[in-house]
Amino acid sequence: MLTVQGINTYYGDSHILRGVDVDLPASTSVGLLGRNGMGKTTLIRTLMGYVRPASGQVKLDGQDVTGWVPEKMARRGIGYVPEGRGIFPNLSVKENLLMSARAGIDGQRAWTFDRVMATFPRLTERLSHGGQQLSGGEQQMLSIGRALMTNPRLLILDEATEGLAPLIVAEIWRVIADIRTTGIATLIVDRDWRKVLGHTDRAVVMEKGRIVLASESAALVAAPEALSALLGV
Ligand SMILES: Nc1ncnc2c1ncn2[C@@H]1O[C@H](COP(=O)(O)OP(=O)(O)OP(=O)(O)O)[C@@H](O)[C@H]1O
Repeated sequence: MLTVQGINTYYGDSHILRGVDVDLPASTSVGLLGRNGMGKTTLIRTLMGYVRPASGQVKLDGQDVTGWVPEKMARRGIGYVPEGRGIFPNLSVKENLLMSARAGIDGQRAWTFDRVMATFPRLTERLSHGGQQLSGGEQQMLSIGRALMTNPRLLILDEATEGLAPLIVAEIWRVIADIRTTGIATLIVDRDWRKVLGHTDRAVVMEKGRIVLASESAALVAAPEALSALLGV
């Protein structure tokens, strides 16, 4: 579905991504691992179109979409939950959700307002609250809920559990597991590499802007030594 080929991305003179290839097939969960500053968020920002690569291609269903603006990627079914959340603080929970509602690219509306409510019961008690009145965990749920309302075929989650209380973190992983069973592909960045491996089919590891390890997640669980060395854990 979405592939990245030979991507080189710079911030000014800093060469951040160095020839990155990644394949994100339909209905497949991929974990993106690596220590801080290795380029994970830059890779996501490049494939979403927030940053234009100096060279290489982003392809969606075989079509070259390099340089497409993020809104266009979203319309083609790529849902993105950015690090730091990205909700509208001045709109209510309900408004945040309803303004994102859209059919998927094949016209399906599997994720409705009611289904998001059923997935995140906590949000039902907060419907008229403004985004800025929510706890960090509620904001994260709203952010994921907004992405689901677009009926994406790929959901990108960048540090979705960062800074949240353990109970909320557990709830978010439960929702990620649910989403996976519905056939939505996921790309997951999270510091808890064990959880990432437990919730993905494949994992890729970045070091200094390169993919240095790519494997089935189960194989990395069974033999984590190479991964531990790269992550410094
Ligand atoms: N807007 C920017 N301008 C300049 N350099 C940047 C910018 N954003 C990130 N960088 C640098 O690019 C490199 C890769 O950062 P990136 O955020 O992609 O890493 P990451 O693997 O997602 O790490 P983290 O978990 O810390 O977010 C880092 O060295 C970072 O300092």
